[in-house]
This record gives sequence, C-alpha cells and structure tokens, in this order.
Amino acid sequence: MSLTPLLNSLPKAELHLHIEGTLSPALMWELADKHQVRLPYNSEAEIAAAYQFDNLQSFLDLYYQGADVLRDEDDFYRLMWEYLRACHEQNIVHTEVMFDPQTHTERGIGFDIFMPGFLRAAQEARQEWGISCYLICSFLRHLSEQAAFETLEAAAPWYPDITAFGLDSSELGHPPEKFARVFKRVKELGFAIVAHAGEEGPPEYIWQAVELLNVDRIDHGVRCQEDPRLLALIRERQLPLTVCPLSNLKLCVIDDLAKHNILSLLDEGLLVTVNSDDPTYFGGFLNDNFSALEHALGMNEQQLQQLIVNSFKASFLPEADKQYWTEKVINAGQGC
Ligand SMILES: Nc1ncnc2[nH]cnc12
Ligand SMILES: [Zn+2]
Repeated sequence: MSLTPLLNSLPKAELHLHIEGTLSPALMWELADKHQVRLPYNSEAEIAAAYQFDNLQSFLDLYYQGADVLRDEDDFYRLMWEYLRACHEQNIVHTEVMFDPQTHTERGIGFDIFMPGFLRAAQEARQEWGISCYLICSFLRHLSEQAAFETLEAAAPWYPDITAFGLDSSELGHPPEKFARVFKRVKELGFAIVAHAGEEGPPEYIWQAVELLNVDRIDHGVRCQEDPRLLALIRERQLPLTVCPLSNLKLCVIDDLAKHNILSLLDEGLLVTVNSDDPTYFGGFLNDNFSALEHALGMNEQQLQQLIVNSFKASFLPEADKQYWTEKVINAGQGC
C-alpha cells in the first residue's frame, strides 16, 4: 500500500532549505520582466530545461544567476510566501530556512531589503496557517573569512530574528577550518550553528565541522559513512544530519537513488532527516523527497514515521514543542 496518504497526513518539519533555491521558473520570469533583467533564456520552459547539473558548482552557477532577479522587498516577500504556501500544502508545520545574505549584499541589496520581506511572509504564514519559520543566516564559503565577519556584523540589527548561522556554497577547496574564528564568534553570540559538510567534500570536512565549528547539525553529511570513527561519533552524540535525497541525485553525489545511504544511516541509529535543499532546481519539494525514497528504496511506514519524528527532534524548537509534535506524529501514525 502506498505511503502517500500517511505522508500527507503527518505534520512535518523541514530543516535544510535554501530560500533562494525555491525560486520557481515562473517567478524568475515574472521578476526578470518587472526589473528588466536580461536572462539567458527565452521562456519559463527554457529555464526549467536548463536545470541539468554535473556537480554542485554547475548548479551554483545557475542558482546565483537566478537570484539576480530578486531586487526589492516585495520580491523577497513573494519568494518566502510561495515557499510557505508550499509548506502548508505539504503539512510542514515548522521550517528552518537558510538565506544567503552575501548573494544579495554583493549586488548592493542589503539586510534592510530582504529581511523585512522574509519576516512579513513568515508572520503572515504563522497567522494564516500556524506555520513557524526560523531563519538561518548562511555564509558563502567560496568568499573570504573577512567577508563572513562583515556579514555577521551587518546582520547585527536582525539578530533577534535569526536562530542560527550556517555555511554553504562550493564545498571542495573551502574546508570548514577557513571559518573557525567566525563560528567561534557566532557561538559566543549565543547562536546555533549548522554547516554543509560531506556533500561533495571528504569525511575530513565533517570532522572539522564538528571539532572546529562546533556544529549543532550537519547539512548533508552523507559521506560520514566512509569513516567508521566519525560515524560512531555522530551516532553517539546524536548529531543530526539534514539529508537531501533528490539534491544528491541531481548534483551527481549519487548516480542512482536506489544507492542512497539514508535508510542505512537511519538503521545504524543516526539522527537523519529528509529535506529538499533547493526544491525548484532539484525537481521536488519535501513530500516528493519522501515519495522518491519510498519508490527507490522501499522506505516503510516505520522508517517514514521515524524520519519525521527526527525532523522535530533535530529542530531548534523549544523542547515542549518538540514533544508536542512528536506525540502528534506517533498518534497520527497509529490512526492510519
Ligand atoms: N546543496 C547545496 N550545497 C551547498 N551550497 C548550497 N547552496 C544552495 N544549495 C546548496
Ligand atoms: Zn544545502
């Protein structure tokens, strides 16, 4: 029997989502027209057809180019609002959304433009649908340590609206150690920390994220299985991994979803979660990622439920909220 009815009925959290990676071809086309931005495409369909990637960098090149159509506060509001509407449709009740300030500040678009847009959409989604949305401010690792420090400083007026700081963009050649001093400061300021590690990069980068950045969660981390000592440490500390199956397939981290190690990591007792990363670029939102696991790996009902319980456990929600949602998931599962 299909897991789709159960999947749709369960409340879920999403913990690894780049808001710039939710820009749909339709919105990109509309905003390009609004701001008279020249795109290297002749239609929405051509935009969608261009989304074929060989690796992370080939994706990032298109992703940063696409973000150029985001210019004013209303554009950032629309972007966030459309994602939160998709959350509502999938029964995502809590989401922790990454944004890349440097993608915008480098184009002269400051925190005073994008933050009010994000926050207005988040507030309306809370009122309309009861969705909670936390923000994770991510540093681009292909830029310098100095640029990350400047971004941390520029974010200061918005600290009350930020839950965590993260690290993303081109992994290879930019190990976590490059940002050890920045994240030391982030920790002193009292924020949670996440970092992309072990997506394309080796287990050594995951070690550095854990030992030098003191991460609370690892984004991706799928290559931890190559190092048994690292795997044991992640299991012992129950350090969450925010895994993104369709992203891994689309960026050629794996060549076949049937070879994905997510269920094997789950069965080994790791706190793994399912996420969509950049859904409009990778061909699926959160529920599509779960469905893909059902079809490619034969994920069963118990594994589905555990992955969803993990999404709340691994979140930055207060303990009482984690408990509340975990009970909801378990009780809803029993009713099906
Ligand atoms: N999958 C990914 N890895 C690293 N940086 C990203 N930025 C957006 N998506 C990303
Ligand atoms: Zn990511």
